Parts: sequence; C-alpha cells; structure tokens
Amino acid sequence: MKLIVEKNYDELSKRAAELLAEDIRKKPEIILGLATGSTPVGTYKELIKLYDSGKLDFSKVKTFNLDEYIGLDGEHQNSYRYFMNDVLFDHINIDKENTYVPNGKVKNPEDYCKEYDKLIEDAGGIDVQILGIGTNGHIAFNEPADELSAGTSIVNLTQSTINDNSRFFDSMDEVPKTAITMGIGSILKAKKIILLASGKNKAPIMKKLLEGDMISTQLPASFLLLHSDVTVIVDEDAYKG
Ligand SMILES: O=P(O)(O)OC[C@H]1O[C@](O)(CO)[C@@H](O)[C@@H]1O
Repeated sequence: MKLIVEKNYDELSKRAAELLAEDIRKKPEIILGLATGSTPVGTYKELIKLYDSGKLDFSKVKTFNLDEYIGLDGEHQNSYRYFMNDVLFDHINIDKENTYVPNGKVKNPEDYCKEYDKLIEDAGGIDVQILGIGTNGHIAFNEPADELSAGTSIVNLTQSTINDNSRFFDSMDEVPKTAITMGIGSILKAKKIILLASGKNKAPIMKKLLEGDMISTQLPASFLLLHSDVTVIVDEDAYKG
C-alpha cells in the first residue's frame, strides 16, 4: 500500500481529487467506483471545482457506488442515491444514466446483487475505486464478521455502524439495519483503489491497518493488503490521532 499523509482534510481532498482528475483525463470513459460517507465529500467538491473551471469532463464517465440502505428509495434524503446526486452528480456533466447506485427497494435483492456485479463486469470493471473506512474497519458495508461475502450481498449492519450513521437520521429507530453492498471480492477487482481516512476517530483503525501484518475478516479493510495498487491518503489526525 502506498501511503500519503496530508496536513488536513482539505489537503487530503485536493490530493484525492488530483489523482482522480489525472485518471479521468487519461481515460475519459473511465469507470469509477464511488463511496458515500462524509470523507469523500471534500474530494467531490474539488472535482466539481475542476469541472466548473473547465478542467474536467465527466461526459463519458461511468460510476458504480458501493452500497445502499435496504428499504430507502432514491428520493429518500438519507439514501445513498440522493446523497450522490446532491454532493456530486447534480453538479457535473455526467449522464445520470451512467451512474449506478444499488437499488435499496428492489423486490428480489439476492438476484439483484448478482446482477449488480454483472453490470460492473459487463461495463469493463472498475478502473479506480474510492473507499472510506468505518471506525470498525469496514469497507463499503462489509462489516467485521467470521465470514465476508466475495460478491455484492445483503448485510446486517453492526451496532457500531448504526451508531456512527445515526447522526444523519432523526432517531435511532430510523437508521436502516440492513444494506446492500459490493463484496470484498468485487472491490478487489478494481484496477486501482484509493482509500481515504480523515479525523482522529479513524486513527486507531488506520494504525491497525497500516501495521499491515494481518489479514482478517474481523478487519475487512485488511484485504486491501492483497491488492497491488492501493493508495491510502490520510490526514495527520487519522495518521497520528
Ligand atoms: O466517511 P465516513 O462518514 O466516516 O464513513 C466511513 C464509512 O462508512 C460508510 O459511510 C458506511 O457506513 C462507508 O460508506 C464509509 O466508507
């Protein structure tokens, strides 16, 4: 894993956006894997700035998002489709038809999971995958467990993730307890991966991950150690605590 330590969140966001912009310019029809959560929001803001100043074109870009809550449709303010439209897609010249976020309201979730992986494969596979990391080491919604799913699947969220995410909902009861998520195998198929971590609350898990001496289903992000092209960008808070 290549490690980049930036001074603060703004610098981290700029650096991540620069790396992505370089790749988009090199391959305008790039397939991006996108993440939700608060960490990549700054990166998306920087990408919008580059678009606004005429330095970036998204017209041929295709995107696949990692996950979605089960039970929320795209109109729901806490759905990840709504979030992605709000923080990125509505502000750039991407064709919405080319943006995929798992459908949390689908009738046959099991079949749908297989279809989602196939969609990515048929599109040519993800060129660059952006990831955040949960305080418990999850990537996408692959939570620490005895077993992890290789492909896209339906998962139960852990209490720690439900707690972390409750800040976006009016009450704890409203926080979805299940989600659809790309699997560890689907993520590792990306040609290149950029993991972002910001803030002191991420320091303990980043320390564990960066020690790099253990792969465990109890630390889902540790599977990234098996990938040959992972760049980790952290700010000093997430690095030093
Ligand atoms: O960036 P945040 O808000 O800390 O979230 C971290 C992780 O949690 C999730 O939002 C899911 O809970 C992931 O998508 C993300 O990688």
